[in-house]
Amino acid sequence: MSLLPVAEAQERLLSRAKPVMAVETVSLSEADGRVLATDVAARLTQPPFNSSAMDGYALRGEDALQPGSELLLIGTSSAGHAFGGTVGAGETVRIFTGAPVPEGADSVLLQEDAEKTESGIRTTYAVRPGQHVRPRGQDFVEGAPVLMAGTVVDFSRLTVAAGMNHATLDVRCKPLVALLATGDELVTPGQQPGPSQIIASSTFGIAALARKAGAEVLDLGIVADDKAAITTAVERARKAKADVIVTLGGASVGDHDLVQATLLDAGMELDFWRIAMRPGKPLMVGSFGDTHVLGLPGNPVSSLVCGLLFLEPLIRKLASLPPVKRAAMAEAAVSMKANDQRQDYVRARAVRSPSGDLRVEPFGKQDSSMMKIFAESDCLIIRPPHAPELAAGGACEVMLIRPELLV
Ligand SMILES: Nc1nc2c(c(=O)[nH]1)N[C@H]1C(S)=C(S)[C@@H](COP(=O)(O)OP(=O)(O)OC[C@H]3O[C@@H](n4cnc5c(N)ncnc54)[C@H](O)[C@@H]3O)O[C@H]1N2
Ligand code: MOO
Repeated sequence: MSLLPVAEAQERLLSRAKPVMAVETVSLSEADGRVLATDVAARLTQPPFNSSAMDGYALRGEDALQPGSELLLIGTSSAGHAFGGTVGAGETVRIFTGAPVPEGADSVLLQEDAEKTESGIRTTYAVRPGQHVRPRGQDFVEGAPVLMAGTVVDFSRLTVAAGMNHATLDVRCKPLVALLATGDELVTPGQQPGPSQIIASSTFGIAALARKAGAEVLDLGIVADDKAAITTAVERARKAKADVIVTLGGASVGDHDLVQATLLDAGMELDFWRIAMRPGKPLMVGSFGDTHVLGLPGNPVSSLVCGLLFLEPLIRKLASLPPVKRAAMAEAAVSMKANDQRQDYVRARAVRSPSGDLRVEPFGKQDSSMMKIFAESDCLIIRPPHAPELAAGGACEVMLIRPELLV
């Protein structure tokens, strides 16, 4: 079987992905990062009354066009306690920020621009009629749609949603990703591994990546290299209506690599298997109807690189979220040898120079089992198939592992 180019594999996977349309109602405290399922209209008008933007004196602007105007103080309006009367000619009301501007008044004089007199105040500054008054409905008006369906809720959108008097929001359900790690050798972290056992580590990285991308994760734990055990786990995933089933390990060609054969027996339709990439060659993609299946290779770095290239974009599309921008151009700190037919994702450190250029330096060892080097890496240098030797200082494309730290 020939190896599929990475871009074609990504395109084939994503072209089949349909956004999850189911809706759930969540409280505001759970809504950050979620995608609105419906337009959200204001349930009230804000501000609900003409309100003062400053601490000072409410008055008729025409009464104080010139400094030195004398006004009679007739009452107070503070936030939560309106003045019930009307401000007449030559009168003023003490007012505080956020308080309703009383009937009759149309302007607010800053308290710094007033001197107290026996009966009220004398202005020390010319008033511009209408100044420091926030008109009713300046922010939003009851019934008007303010946030549109498809908007990703964040801190500012949460604030306006709360301000519009919504205690809950209707959002798209998160795609459900069921995760199972296969391998007789695997034990969970915290256990004492036997002589031929290792810790199932990549489960945690893939689960974190999936959650950060916007998915709910159903961790089905460790499954033995056994067809019946794998079948049972996959049945659990399908019963839970997983949108994506992710298997870890057992994707290659060894006698114990049973994942693909087991899934095919269970009715999976195979889309493709084996990609022209390093690491991650044995990646398998298939489906049970609308349920996507991603068979990730067992080597931790291979599974995480495949997670960044395939799982994250798939989840983002299913969740109606924009793709994460990881692509950047950089300068290679050292020369890199010519590449073979597999697109290489080379673990590297990246440093942003004061002028803004990104300088990347590959690690000497690139074994796909080495978690520590991957954890120390800031980016993957992308070496396209058959790329010629790259001289030190040459331009290369990179994929940022933590784009938010290298902006
Ligand atoms: N004859 C060939 N052998 C291999 C090929 C090939 O084309 N021909 N491909 C190699 C490549 S590339 C990779 S990558 C690996 C991936 O193989 P599998 O997906 O079958 O992975 P396993 O054999 O199950 O495991 C590989 C390695 O990773 C460890 N592992 C497995 N699961 C986990 C986990 N959840 N957390 C941490 N580590 C895990 C496992 O113990 C093995 O050491 O195949 C090559 N072989
Ligand atoms: O491609 Mo495997 O993923 O080299 O380690």
